[in-house]
Amino acid sequence: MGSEGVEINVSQVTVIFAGRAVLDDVTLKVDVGERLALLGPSGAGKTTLLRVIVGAVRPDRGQVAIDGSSPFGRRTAVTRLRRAIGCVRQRDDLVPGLTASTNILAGAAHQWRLADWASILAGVVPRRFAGRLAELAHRHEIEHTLSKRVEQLSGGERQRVALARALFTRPRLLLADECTSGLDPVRAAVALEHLRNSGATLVATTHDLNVARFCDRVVALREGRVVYDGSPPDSEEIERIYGKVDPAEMVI
Ligand SMILES: Nc1ncnc2c1ncn2[C@@H]1O[C@H](COP(=O)(O)OP(=O)(O)OP(=O)(O)O)[C@@H](O)[C@H]1O
Repeated sequence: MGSEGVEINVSQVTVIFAGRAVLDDVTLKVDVGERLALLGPSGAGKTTLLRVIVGAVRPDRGQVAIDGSSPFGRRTAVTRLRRAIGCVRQRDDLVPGLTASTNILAGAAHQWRLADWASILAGVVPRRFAGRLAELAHRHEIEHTLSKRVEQLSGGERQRVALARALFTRPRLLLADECTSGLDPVRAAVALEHLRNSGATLVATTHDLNVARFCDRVVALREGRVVYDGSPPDSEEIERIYGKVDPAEMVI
């Protein structure tokens, strides 16, 4: 089942860290339900741009709006906005000591009732969450992990658990930061397919051209600046932007 996406407007955003512009006058509009890849080499500013969108880094100049609301605005509006966002990070931030199922349910922590807390933390799944949990576990092939503590899982399993957590509440905006980096190519493709079909607006950072090509549109960053914005670029275009890329690697 899909959720309706959000519109994102990033306008002339500059972020300065230690005297250096990590994002430099970035303007970007993402349409409702659009699937966008943020492409660029390490250090280009991709994660910083995601952090600006989610309201974790305040730009030194420029504005951001999600469905017209600033992620730096009034607290109630920001809380509502954050609940509509699902994040999958480069290094998963699952909570050690808790099971995979508890970690996935944490994606809906704001829907936990006071009476749920102790039992969920002890590994019990409230009936109203059980259907969604089973659906995601089946889709991401992590049924066998649900009752294990997350530190007992492989990197790829952890990544899929993190993905299920991000999708649990059917977010309207998915921010995925190198979310396929721990996955083998087949599982990476499956994960991308799920992200793509969720109905949410998707912004996925990557330095992998194969991942970028899963998206409708690619915005390429170099040293904090937008250097390309359009349909997934072909090899000639990539060479023009970044120089030669080994076709076997497909990584910038
Ligand atoms: N909190 C911070 N303080 C100072 N510099 C920072 C901070 N966060 C990021 N940077 C710097 O900003 C630049 C952009 O970082 P960012 O993480 O956005 O790049 P990226 O394109 O996501 O790279 P990667 O693909 O390696 O994750 C880097 O040079 C990084 O060292």
